Amino acid sequence: MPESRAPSIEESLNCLSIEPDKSQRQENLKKEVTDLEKHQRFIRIAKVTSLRSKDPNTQVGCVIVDKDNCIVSIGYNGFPIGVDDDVFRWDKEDPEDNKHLYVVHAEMNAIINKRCATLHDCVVYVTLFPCNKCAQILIQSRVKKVYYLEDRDELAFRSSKRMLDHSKIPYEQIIMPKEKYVIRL
Ligand SMILES: Nc1ccn([C@H]2C[C@H](O)[C@@H](COP(=O)(O)O)O2)c(=O)n1
Repeated sequence: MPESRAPSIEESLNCLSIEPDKSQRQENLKKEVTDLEKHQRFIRIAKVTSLRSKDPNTQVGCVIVDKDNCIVSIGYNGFPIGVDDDVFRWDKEDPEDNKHLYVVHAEMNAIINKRCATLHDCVVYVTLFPCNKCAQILIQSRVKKVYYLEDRDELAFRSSKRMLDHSKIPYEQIIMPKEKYVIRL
């Protein structure tokens, strides 16, 4: 019978298999980085889309992506077809005649423009957090998650968050690296 003795600390540490944990952690980290890069890519597309908006104050862009990461729709805030900017003004001072009475939000346009039967399980990328009205329609469309760039502390946005929370639709702010957009025509 070999003499039994307590293992040394080194031997005990060698027995502790910490490698799989470490490589698992590295794998998770790698996935987080590639996921973030993917979200930043779609937010960038939403940002470029927003540049088409004629709203002089706030341009918003929205991109909807399916489970295979294919873009199924895009939209930006604008007046409805035929509602002429020369007649309908982008001002917001006059309570009887202001842009908020006419403008179709980026998310609404993206939902209307979709090139697929349903938005179930699709993911939304938007440059400004969805307002309460857009949240209602996004919830009804059964989207899976909302990624956004900017937020506002206003009732329309707070009530939107309340509804999304209750409907268990997660939302996440995407922090972008500092970058400058240069568009050469
Ligand atoms: N999630 C959102 C929020 C707002 N919009 C649009 C509606 C207006 O055109 C503009 C906000 O104008 P502001 O109050 O900043 O003068 O953004 C949207 O499309 N989607």
